[in-house]
Amino acid sequence: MSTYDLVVIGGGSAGLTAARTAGRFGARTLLVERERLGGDCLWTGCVPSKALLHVAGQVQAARSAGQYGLHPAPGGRADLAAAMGHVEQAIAAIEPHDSAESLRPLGVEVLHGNAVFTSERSLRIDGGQGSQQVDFRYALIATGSSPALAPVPGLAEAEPLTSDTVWAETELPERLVVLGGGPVGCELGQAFARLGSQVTLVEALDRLLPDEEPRASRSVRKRLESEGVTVLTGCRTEEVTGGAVHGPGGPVPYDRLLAATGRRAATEELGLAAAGVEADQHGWVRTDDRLRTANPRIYAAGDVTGKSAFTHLAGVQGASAATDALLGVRRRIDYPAVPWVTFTDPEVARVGLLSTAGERTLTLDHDRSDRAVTDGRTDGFTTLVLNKRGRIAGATVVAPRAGETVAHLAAAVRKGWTPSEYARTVHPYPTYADGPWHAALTGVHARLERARRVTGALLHVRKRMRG
Ligand SMILES: Cc1cc2nc3c(=O)[nH]c(=O)nc-3n(C[C@H](O)[C@H](O)[C@H](O)COP(=O)(O)OP(=O)(O)OC[C@H]3O[C@@H](n4cnc5c(N)ncnc54)[C@H](O)[C@@H]3O)c2cc1C
Ligand SMILES: NC(=O)c1ccc[n+]([C@@H]2O[C@H](COP(=O)([O-])OP(=O)(O)OC[C@H]3O[C@@H](n4cnc5c(N)ncnc54)[C@H](O)[C@@H]3O)[C@@H](O)[C@H]2O)c1
Repeated sequence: MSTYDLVVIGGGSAGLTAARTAGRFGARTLLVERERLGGDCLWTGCVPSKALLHVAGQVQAARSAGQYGLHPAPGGRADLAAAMGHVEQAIAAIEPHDSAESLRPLGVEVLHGNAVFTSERSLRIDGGQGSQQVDFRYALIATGSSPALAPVPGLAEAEPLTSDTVWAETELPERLVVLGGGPVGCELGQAFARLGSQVTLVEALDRLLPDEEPRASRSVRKRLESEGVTVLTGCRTEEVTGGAVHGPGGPVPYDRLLAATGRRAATEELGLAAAGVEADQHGWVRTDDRLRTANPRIYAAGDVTGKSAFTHLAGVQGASAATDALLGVRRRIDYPAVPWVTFTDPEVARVGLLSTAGERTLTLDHDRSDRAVTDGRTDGFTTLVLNKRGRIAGATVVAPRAGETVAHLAAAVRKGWTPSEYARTVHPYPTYADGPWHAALTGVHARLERARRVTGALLHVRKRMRG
């Protein structure tokens, strides 16, 4: 049995990118996956949720066609089985890109089975064809995370749906209660409401999307409520019993219950102790700034580190860890410049600091965005957050397709551009992407205002010289 240069455990976003990177280097690489290549993102996360949100958006648009004279405007409830058909098609179209066949040309071997460390340089793979021992020079833990049920009496016994299981549903529930107003709860809550369920969204803290700008939370809440969602905030669920969720404000009965109360690391039964790898009290693998665990031969990337909860960051971490291990080349990840998006309508896109952490902000309300006006979507806003040195250190965009807009802002945060440096790039009109441009230009205009004496003097001199 020869030794692999790199063994990657877990074939999700982090593991697949790490394996591809190692394969491109010409390293002898093995990827071990116990379920399906593609991981959470492909099967139960990003892809199905965005596909369902797309269908729900189409249904919602059709419902509002009456206001433009299309009579009778469609009403009623959508067919969940048909909606899930679109979800399945999206998964099926993307799945080949994550398959073992796609890795073969890069020289990556794939083994199906459950990996367990047996020492600091070896692991055992328990699969359909028995057990197999494997030695490695380096290993990468990329085992991800899974839904965590809040410790609420009766919740586990109620067998709620989670983001792992909801995709098998084919009957639209009449009354759906969603526990948790984070990204999963808000995205899926809005999708089911648009399809025709009566949705109640229950959040323990005092606002939805508590990690985002308070104004973003208010915008999303307003939109959800205008679409018929009942939003209960400051409502920590105390018990689930008798087909109802109990907490402050009385029982909320449901036909189906969806728990979206966070994630836990997939590190149980991985044999971390045998490998000298440490995890914190919640199970997240401890890593240094190079993603090395307590055993410097073993790296970790993606959700399992507790430092990433996004596919794009999981991939970047996977590539970075593989490069560090195999080539000894450090690829620093600029965490404060990593953007993310909650794909509700309106989308909430964010990078870097919140306004509460910044020195100064530049905000464009979207009643001043011509694209928002033409779309009838002036409920959004763009806020740029400046640090002490007047450089863009954060931004939030709330709008349809805000996720497309935030990419250029991520470049601004990474490069530490001032608003006038940002404004030098001409943005196309009319787009939501010109929102940050106009917000930056308000900063430029304010500077011009302050320099009015200088510009006035220059104007005067030029007039005298040239007539
Ligand atoms: C509903 C939902 C929507 C989301 N939407 C977005 C989004 O729009 N954008 C975004 O950026 N992120 C989104 N995310 C988050 C994103 O899905 C995750 O951050 C990402 O998939 C994590 O990738 P990973 O490689 O770390 O882990 P995973 O994708 O979970 O992969 C881990 C893999 O390891 C395997 N594994 C575990 N243990 C073992 C073992 N012992 N042996 C062998 N294999 C093992 C698992 O089977 C799994 O395939 C969403 C998540 C959810 C739940
Ligand atoms: N678009 C995206 O990029 C995207 C989409 C979905 C999920 N994700 C990622 O997946 C991860 C999981 O998302 P999530 O929304 O499940 O988790 P989360 O931790 O972000 O949100 C869970 C919410 O549940 C609430 N909660 C906890 N216990 C409760 C109780 N007993 N009663 C009522 N509310 C309770 C919490 O206060 C919190 O707001 C996140 O890290 C997220 O970033 C990303």
